[in-house]
Amino acid sequence: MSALANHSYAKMNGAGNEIVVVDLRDRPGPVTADDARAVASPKGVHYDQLMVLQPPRLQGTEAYIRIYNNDGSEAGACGNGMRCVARRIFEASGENAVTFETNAGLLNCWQGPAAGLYTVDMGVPKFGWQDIPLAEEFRDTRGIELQIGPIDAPILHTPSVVSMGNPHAIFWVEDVEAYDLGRFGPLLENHPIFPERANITLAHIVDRDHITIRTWERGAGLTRACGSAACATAVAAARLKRVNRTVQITLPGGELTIEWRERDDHVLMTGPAVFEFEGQFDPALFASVS
Ligand SMILES: N[C@@H](CCC[C@H](N)C(=O)O)C(=O)O
Repeated sequence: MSALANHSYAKMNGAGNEIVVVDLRDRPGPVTADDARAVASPKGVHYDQLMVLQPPRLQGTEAYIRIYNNDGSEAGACGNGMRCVARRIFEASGENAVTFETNAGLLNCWQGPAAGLYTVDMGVPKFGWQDIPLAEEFRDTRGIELQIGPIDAPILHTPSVVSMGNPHAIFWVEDVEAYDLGRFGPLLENHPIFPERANITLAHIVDRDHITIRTWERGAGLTRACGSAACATAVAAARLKRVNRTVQITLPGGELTIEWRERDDHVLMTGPAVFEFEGQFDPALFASVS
């Protein structure tokens, strides 16, 4: 029987990113890719990422968090999901800062500068081609040779690539709405240049303090917000010297503020975490996969 059967969950969203939070610290157990897919099935609850809290493995951390995409794959980082988890913890404990362990390392979260806002330290971005990873060497990852469409009139080309604990490709465009991301997203996510697939973002630089984005998420598809994509876009644009180190990112589902901190190169993401409803997983959901 799945560890999720009969367990309670919270449906939340982070700037529109659909998040389900399950706290298994009191009843730990493995969550399989099949379990994650069952939760996302039509009789379950729709989500982009499922955040599963397991008991802490390291002193000073609140939980070890496993992050699942709705296709059952695991992600190293999910900024919007981390804010949702932080909100749950703060409401239960009265604390205002917390450290979690994820597969991308330790993440610190704290109450943001205003009510309803939460900040996550997403760590240091990586730009090396092996770190992203790419299938072949590119010395300059500010813009790599990759395009789709006719060779002499590409539709999308020369993305910046970044790892924020997960792989991101950012295509710079004039209008993020002008492309069929539902069609190009899966082609690019699964392009052989990305051996671990990639999150695909269209980004328009409005001015030095503001960028608009849309993202096709690896393992989850079109999303109303992807926090790590917002971070990846902000640092990629700053590397190109096109924006300041603190920028506002407008996503289809809301707003995020990203600061690429000067003193240690850590990326700080601040945004909302919204509670929607609570529920309990019907064991029948997992019957066919147990
Ligand atoms: N929505 C997330 C990132 C999700 C992870 C992604 N789909 C992956 O597998 O890399 C965020 O808010 O950061």
